[in-house]
Amino acid sequence: MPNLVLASSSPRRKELLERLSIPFAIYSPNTDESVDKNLKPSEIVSTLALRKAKKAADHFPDSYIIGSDTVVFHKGKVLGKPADKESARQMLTSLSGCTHSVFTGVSIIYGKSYRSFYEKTDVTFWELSNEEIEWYLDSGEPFDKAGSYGIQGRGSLLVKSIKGDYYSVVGLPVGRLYRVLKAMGFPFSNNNI
Ligand SMILES: Cc1cn([C@H]2C[C@H](O)[C@@H](COP(=O)(O)OP(=O)(O)OP(=O)(O)O)O2)c(=O)[nH]c1=O
Repeated sequence: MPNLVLASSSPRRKELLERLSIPFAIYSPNTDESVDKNLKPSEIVSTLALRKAKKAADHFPDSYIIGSDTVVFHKGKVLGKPADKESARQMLTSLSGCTHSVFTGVSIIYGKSYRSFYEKTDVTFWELSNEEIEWYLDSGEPFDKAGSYGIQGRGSLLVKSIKGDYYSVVGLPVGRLYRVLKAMGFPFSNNNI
C-alpha cells in the first residue's frame, strides 16, 4: 500500500506534490462536483476536497489521502471550469481589470482522522483587450481551469499582481500541506525536508 495518495486527476497537482520528494500514488476521484448554491466559496472547496479524498479512502484504508479543489470567486459569483468557449470568454471579460479571489481547499484523511484547510489568494488582472481575450481563448489553455485561466502558463500575461500563495492558485498550497501532513504524523524521512 502506498503511504501517500493524491486523489486528483489534475496534472498541476501531481507536479506540485512532487516537490515534497516522496513517492505517492494517484487516484482519479471523478466525483460529482455539484454543491448547494448557498455555500460560501471556502465551504465549496472544503466540501469538494473532502468528497474527493473520501472517494479514494475506500480504496486506500492505510494511506494518507489528499483531496483538493479550486474555484475563482468574483463579484459574488463562483467561477469553476468553463463549459465552453463562450463561458470562458464571459469569465475572462468579467475578470479583466479587476481583483478576484482564488480559493483552494485541501482535505487529508488518515484512518479515522482528517484535517481540512483552505487558502484564499487575491489575483489582479490587467485590463484585457478583446484581441487579448481571443488570443488566450485560441491557446486552448482556459478550458480545464477554474476561472478560465492558468497563472502558471500563458495566463501569466494576464496577471498584474497577486496577494497570497501562488501555488494555491495553481491548485495545491504545498507549503501548508507539508506542515499539516507533518502535524498529522506523516513519516517524512531525513531525505525529505
Ligand atoms: C485559477 C487556476 C486554476 N487552475 C486549475 C487548478 C485545478 O486543476 C483546476 C480547478 O479544477 P478542480 O475541480 O479543482 O480540479 P481538477 O478537476 O483539475 O482535478 P481533480 O478534481 O481531479 O483534483 O483549475 C490552474 O491550473 N491555474 C490557475 O491559475
